[in-house]
Amino acid sequence: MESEKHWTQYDSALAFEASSDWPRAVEKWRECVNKTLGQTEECRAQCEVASQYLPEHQEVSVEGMFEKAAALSLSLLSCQQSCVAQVATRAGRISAQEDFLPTLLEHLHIAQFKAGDLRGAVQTLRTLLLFYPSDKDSLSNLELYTETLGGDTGLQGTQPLQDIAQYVSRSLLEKKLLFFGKENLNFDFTDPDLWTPEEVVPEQLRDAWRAEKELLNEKLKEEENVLEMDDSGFYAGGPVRQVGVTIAMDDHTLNGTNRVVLDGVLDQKECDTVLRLATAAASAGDGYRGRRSPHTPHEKFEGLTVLRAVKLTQDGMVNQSDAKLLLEMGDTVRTLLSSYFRSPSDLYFSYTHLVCRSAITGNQKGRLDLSHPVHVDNCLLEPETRQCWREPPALTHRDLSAVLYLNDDFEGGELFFTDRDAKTVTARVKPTCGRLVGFSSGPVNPHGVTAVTAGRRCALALWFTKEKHHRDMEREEAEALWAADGMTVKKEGEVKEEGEGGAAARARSGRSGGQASRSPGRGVVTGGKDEL
Ligand SMILES: O=C(O)CCC(=O)C(=O)O
Ligand SMILES: [Fe+2]
Repeated sequence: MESEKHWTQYDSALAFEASSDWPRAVEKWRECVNKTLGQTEECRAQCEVASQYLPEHQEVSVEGMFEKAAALSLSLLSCQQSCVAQVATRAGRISAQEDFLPTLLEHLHIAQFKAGDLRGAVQTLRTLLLFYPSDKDSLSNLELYTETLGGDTGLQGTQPLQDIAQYVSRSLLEKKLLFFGKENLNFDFTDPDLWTPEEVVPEQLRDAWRAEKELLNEKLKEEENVLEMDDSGFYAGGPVRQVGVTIAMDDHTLNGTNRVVLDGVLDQKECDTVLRLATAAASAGDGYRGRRSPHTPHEKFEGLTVLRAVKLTQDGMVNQSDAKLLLEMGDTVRTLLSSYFRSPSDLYFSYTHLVCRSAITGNQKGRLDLSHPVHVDNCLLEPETRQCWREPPALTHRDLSAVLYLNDDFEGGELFFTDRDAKTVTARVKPTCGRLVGFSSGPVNPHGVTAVTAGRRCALALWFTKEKHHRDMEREEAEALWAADGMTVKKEGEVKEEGEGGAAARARSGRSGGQASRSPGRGVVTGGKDEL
């Protein structure tokens, strides 16, 4: 049981990290580091005990004595080196967690930084640099930490953790001896570490050593991919029952997890109606709560919320049936995605937003920026560490994202998914009328939009949450206003509004009950707004 202590610390450190409880995460990572070191020492001591019982040979020559002595000490060292892997292997598992101690230090310095313990973070990072002295990410992090600390001269003297410094130099010495034995005495040795510098390996053994290391690195990557598993509870591949709607791309063709592209969700007439709404709203003034969100100075950004659309109908600026279509499209999207992603629980609207991005003419040459930088919808992506922090200002309650495209008469404006590094593009989607992209809002789905260099790109963006208390109050307010106006939102199966008979209406006919069938007359609710 005792030997499992560091895994207990490891798991609780991860849990504190996930809930952004940084001080406690620091405490647990530190304990985990110490326990890991303690376990390693214990394991090494066992090697010494075991080596005393090596079978004795009878009469040997002096030459043979040397060889025997060398073989004995090399076996002892090899056993001690293998403790790295032993300590990094969970009970019941076959393989070790590669690069274990450096990984712990990586977690620790990030937690220390997040908890505001910059001095601690610098010390841990310096310790990590003992393993990987020229690692670019660590060096730039060190720069960031020291800059953040300003002119704190005391920092210069921050030393790496003493016991780990000793651990590293002892390990290097042992590796040198073991590699010597491998080269000259035919001694079998497999290096358990990824951080071993090339200089330690005799030239003749380097090629084989590199190949071995490559294999270990691949394994590490595989482990990272396992981390890319989505814990959202969604499971892509459920049925799409609406007539006329087809699956254009799935997880496989989109090269990821819980992503889908559906075509035929709207027909041209419906797209035109919503585009008209966008134009009317834009000409009625600033689109989005008096706020523009210019991700880039080369584009104009206009938005319209469902509530604002309903309010505009009251002022006579917008057709009632057009505003209603906006509300109902949301229902269609929810039905489609809830079924396709086999949602384990009810999905509530978290936010609905009609967004148009227009290229500013004469200002497009040589643009290198994006219309929407790479991000994850429900956490803060940190590409350097490949982590995604589920904490404000990220809208952490968002579970499922959807973008329903309305037009294609513009240049650029492709949606793309990336790896967690925010650089490696894994899939691209070209917007077109009636195309719906759905994906789980978490770290498996970083995405961005390429620059819109000509024309206006409009899309209806929607987010859904599994948490009822995070449902969109604006949407409820819109429905209440509608009801107060005598324009109750129709129930399933009711007569169609004139001018509305396209794909959305067809799609809705497959739906049973839901948001649109709530009774009118409830009070107007405000507050609890979501946002972009
Ligand atoms: O418009 C798109 O294609 C994506 C927009 C997006 O990612 C967002 O608003 O979070
Ligand atoms: Fe997004």
